[in-house]
Amino acid sequence: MISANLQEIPYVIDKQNQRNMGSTIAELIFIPSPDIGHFVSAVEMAKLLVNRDQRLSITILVIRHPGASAGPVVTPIDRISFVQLPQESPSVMEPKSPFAIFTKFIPSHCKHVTNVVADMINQPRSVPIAGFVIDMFCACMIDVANEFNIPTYLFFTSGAAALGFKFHVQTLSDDMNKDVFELSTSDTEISVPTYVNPLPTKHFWNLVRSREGVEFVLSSARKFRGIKAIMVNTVFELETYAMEALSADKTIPRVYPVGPVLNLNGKPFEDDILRWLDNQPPSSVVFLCFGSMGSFVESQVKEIARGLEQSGYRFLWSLRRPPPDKKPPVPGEYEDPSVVLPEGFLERTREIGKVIGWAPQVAALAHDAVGGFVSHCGWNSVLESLWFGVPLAAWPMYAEQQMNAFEMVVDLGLAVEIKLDYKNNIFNRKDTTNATSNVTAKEIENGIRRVMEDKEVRTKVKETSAKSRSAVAEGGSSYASVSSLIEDFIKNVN
Ligand SMILES: O=c1ccn([C@@H]2O[C@H](COP(=O)(O)OP(=O)(O)O[C@H]3O[C@H](CO)[C@@H](O)[C@H](O)[C@H]3O)[C@@H](O)[C@H]2O)c(=O)[nH]1
Repeated sequence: MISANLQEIPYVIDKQNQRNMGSTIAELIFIPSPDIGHFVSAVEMAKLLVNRDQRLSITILVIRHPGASAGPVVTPIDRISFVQLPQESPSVMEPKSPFAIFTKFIPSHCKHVTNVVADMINQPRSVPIAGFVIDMFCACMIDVANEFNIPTYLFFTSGAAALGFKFHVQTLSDDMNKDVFELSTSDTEISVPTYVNPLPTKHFWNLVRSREGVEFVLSSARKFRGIKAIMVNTVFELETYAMEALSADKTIPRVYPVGPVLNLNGKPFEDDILRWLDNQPPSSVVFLCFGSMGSFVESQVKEIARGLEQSGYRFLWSLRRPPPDKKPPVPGEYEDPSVVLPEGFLERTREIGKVIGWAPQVAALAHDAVGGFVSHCGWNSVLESLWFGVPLAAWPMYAEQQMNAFEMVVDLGLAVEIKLDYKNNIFNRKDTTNATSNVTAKEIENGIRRVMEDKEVRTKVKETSAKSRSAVAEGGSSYASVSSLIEDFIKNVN
């Protein structure tokens, strides 16, 4: 099995920092957060920019994840260099809180960013810095950019609707005097400008389900209102409603939809998985995969297995081992998955199913045999699924995934539901549905049948796939948006 975790992000730090600078006239400093779903997306965005315009070069500042034993592995890319920031000790996160990585660990890197940028500026023949491009969890870096009079851009790795939620939460608190924490723990629904339908509070981003998390969201959103612009990994034609709501609010910086920004190369495909998929009929396999951090307790694993067997569908299942208690929430691989599966499951399903560890997700979604995708609705997974025209069955777990699932199922009709309000919060066990409220085999079976059989959703997803591809092609909406964004960068140094 291919194993993948945070220290194996597929890039290599360019130690020599050697780059062909060519005719570069503007440098961008990217600061992604150290999570694969954010980091990979930011690197792909950086590649997109330098490939589109010879005048740009980019330095990506790498914050090593506190749970990683080594830095990410990255391959050098022309006009992009990677600078690994000195590693801060995870002890800066004491006393332990689920949000300490955002509120303590990432901010503890600000001083290193200041040093690197000061060094860059002092180099003879240095290229003028046109902007900081920061991740949603790196709002603290805006102060560093301001010290150097450098404009800040946010690269938002989730969708436009979720971005609007963050701003709306701040409006509720600051302008309407609402207690967002109380709201998030009440059982009601509210109208959020970037969602077509009222959003049930039980689907709120898990960040706002604690007072500390609410404070973090509020302070980030306040800072984001004052930055130069926001790049969102979305397609205007996919999230038209949300994009229009964002542009209608003049207190929000200009928003550039630049997606889908995807890493379509991924890791090499394992031969036996490919061979197995090659031998399955077109659109016959349901693929199950729950992102970089997704794993389930044993009782839930057994329900999934029963649901799969009852559905009778062929399946490719990425099954990962939950992390031990008190360890960073990074799942591992089972030596022998049969220890958590119902007795005889692997033998009974040998002809129709395959249980794997870390999945070659992009290659699986690209394969003809895959006809449906049971997903946690991490935004990259949503965009990848839509790119390949594979309908989703939404089974969100934590972060903003319940909101993504709600948008896909209820607002856009691009997915079916497995369970929209399921919670399995790896960062905060208190915010987790307990074992007695596992999603049942019957619910899973029903979701699988719907995702494999619902013709209406399938047709809409195929149309969205075509729209995603046109958006990034020359003349498309995202292509045009990236052109304007580049002009915006260049103006900063002219
Ligand atoms: O077995 C696996 C699991 C994941 N992936 C890839 O890893 C990425 C996972 O990204 P995503 O689907 O966005 O999930 P997370 O890793 O959970 O992403 C985090 O970051 C996202 C972007 O901000 C948020 O939407 C999520 O809620 C948050 O958990 C995707 O490109 C997948 O193709 C694999 O290739 N194989």
